[in-house]
Amino acid sequence: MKKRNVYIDNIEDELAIIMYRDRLRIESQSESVPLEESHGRVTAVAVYAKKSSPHYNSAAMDGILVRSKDTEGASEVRPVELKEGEDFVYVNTGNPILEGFDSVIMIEDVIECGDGRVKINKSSHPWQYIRNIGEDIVVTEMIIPSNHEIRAIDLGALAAGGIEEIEVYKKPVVGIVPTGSEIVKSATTDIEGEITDSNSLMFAGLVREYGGEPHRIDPVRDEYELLKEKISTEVDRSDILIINAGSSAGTKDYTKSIIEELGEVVVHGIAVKPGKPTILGIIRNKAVVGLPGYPVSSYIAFETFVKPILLDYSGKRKKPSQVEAILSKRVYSSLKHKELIRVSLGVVNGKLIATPISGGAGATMSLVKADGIGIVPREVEGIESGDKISVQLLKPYDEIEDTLVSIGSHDMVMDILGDMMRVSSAHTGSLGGIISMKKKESHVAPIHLLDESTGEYNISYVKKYFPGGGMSLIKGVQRVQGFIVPKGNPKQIQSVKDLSRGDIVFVNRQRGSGTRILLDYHISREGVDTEAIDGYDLEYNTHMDIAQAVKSGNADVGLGIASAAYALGLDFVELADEEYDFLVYTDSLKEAEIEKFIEILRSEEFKKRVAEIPGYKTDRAGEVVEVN
Ligand SMILES: Nc1nc2c(c(=O)[nH]1)N[C@H]1C(S)=C(S)[C@@H](COP(=O)(O)OP(=O)(O)OC[C@H]3O[C@@H](n4cnc5c(N)ncnc54)[C@H](O)[C@@H]3O)O[C@H]1N2
Ligand code: MOO
Repeated sequence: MKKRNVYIDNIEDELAIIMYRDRLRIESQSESVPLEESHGRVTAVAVYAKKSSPHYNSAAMDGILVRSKDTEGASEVRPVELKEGEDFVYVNTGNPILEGFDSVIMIEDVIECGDGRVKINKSSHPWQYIRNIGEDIVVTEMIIPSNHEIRAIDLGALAAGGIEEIEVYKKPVVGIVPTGSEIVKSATTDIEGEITDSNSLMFAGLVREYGGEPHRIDPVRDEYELLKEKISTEVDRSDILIINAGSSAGTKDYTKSIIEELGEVVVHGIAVKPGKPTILGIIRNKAVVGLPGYPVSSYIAFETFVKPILLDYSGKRKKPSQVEAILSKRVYSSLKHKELIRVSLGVVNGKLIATPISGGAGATMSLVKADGIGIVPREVEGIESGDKISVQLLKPYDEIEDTLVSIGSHDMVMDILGDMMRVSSAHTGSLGGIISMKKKESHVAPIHLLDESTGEYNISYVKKYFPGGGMSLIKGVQRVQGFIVPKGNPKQIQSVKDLSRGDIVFVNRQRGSGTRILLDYHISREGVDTEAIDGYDLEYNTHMDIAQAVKSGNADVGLGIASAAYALGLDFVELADEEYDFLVYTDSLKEAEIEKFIEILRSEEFKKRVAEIPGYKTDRAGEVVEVN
């Protein structure tokens, strides 16, 4: 067979999928399954009733079955007396209507006289309280159309309509071949260089969700012939085959060559990030898709390329809801490709706010946290904060509406709060938080800003940025900042004065960071000359970077939070408490999410959980201070 490989380096995803489907020409097949097993499957043909429901005339109420003409003229003053067995029989709801009778009287309207006689004081009309044959379903009537996903409610009607077997689309078998010598099945491995095959499990879940049958095999080592043999075998057992990783340009990236050798590559290289190196191939008329290895890339590429093909087979419809949101933080992107970003969402003042979630293509947690996927089109170089972005929802909208939007400085307590209520939190630093509050794009802004002239936290900044007033601070936690030193504090560092002693190498935080401002405040208060501090100009960006520098012996000391020191088995000397508070509009304090937030901050559970992290105080958590 002549191979027709189209190698296109940077093709639009929409075009790629059209070309691919066109080449595949999938013809979904159907099978007959017992009704009990059909829930969630999609009908291949319309289903018509095989019997009527009810299939006999039946009583619609508990009472007595009568001949309506016998009751003619009955009234309060002239009740009609009826004899059991001759003029009436007792019936329960659903009982058949006996020959000769034509009306049911509810038991509540029947006056029992004893000795098998009853009185009624209201006439009954023909077919009163009788369900006719076919009242619900008439034989030959269509119960559900073709291409319809069978719901629980449908199952009931189908059973009532006499259906035992149903013709549905076959579930496509989706083979999953994880590749890479470093990839192992074990979830508990702690061996350096081994990576747990987490992607396959995610793929299997997605395959089931979209109506397929996953078939996973153990990870295959990066050996060309071995991989080729596995792929060849698995293609025959599958309708669609996924080969994971080995899609890019590494020396062991064999996927493309193997697909080419066994079949053809239709597309390699798509103008979408993540997911750029996806390979769309065909072997023996089967779809064979090479998905990139990074978890986020593989998820996005699965959704973009495998899902539509899978749905072609299973007949399911799974279109995500698309909404427009306001972006809370600028995103950059290249004109070379469309960019799909993970966002968290929340509604503030009736506006849907999308906040980009940071993390590279390897960050599975960013997907777990995401409420949606934002689309940055190819023709733009990014989207400005405050501009609109299209978002595909990953969660129901009502869940998103209940979310507290918090934009500002990050702290570990945000994770605790995020576990106790729905919080969408973006980390933009304290000043970023203030800006988002000014634009009314967040419910609260966590801030910790030290006023270097007074040593007081937050208040003066709120007054400065909101001269019109109307602002309050919800007290959060006090965070102890101090010196991160090696175990045992060998150089006996106790105060900022020690930093200029001459025998000490210091590491600093970047200018603008809260920790740096705190250090400079103490340095100037103590009158220490920064020129005399060895390492004052050496800047790191995070608390953990500082701790790492001390741990590795590159520095004797740095300023940071206690938990960073303890995380690396280092010691900690307290310097000062920072006030980490939540800025809020005073008139929004009665909003449901904010009331709940305050309640949580005040709760014993919150305080207990914070107490488990070293270096925090929660004495004033949840207290509301009106600023101006
Ligand atoms: N020189 C270039 N390098 C890379 C390019 C490129 O264009 N030129 N593209 C980059 C992009 S974008 C992506 S995405 C990745 C795709 O890599 P591969 O598909 O070749 O995958 P590997 O390199 O084998 O693995 C990457 C990474 O993925 C993780 N992984 C792999 N399999 C699994 C699994 N089953 N479960 C969980 N995680 C898995 C693993 O951490 C690997 O380290 O290539 C870039 N490079
Ligand atoms: O395309 Mo890769 O999938 O950007 O991360």
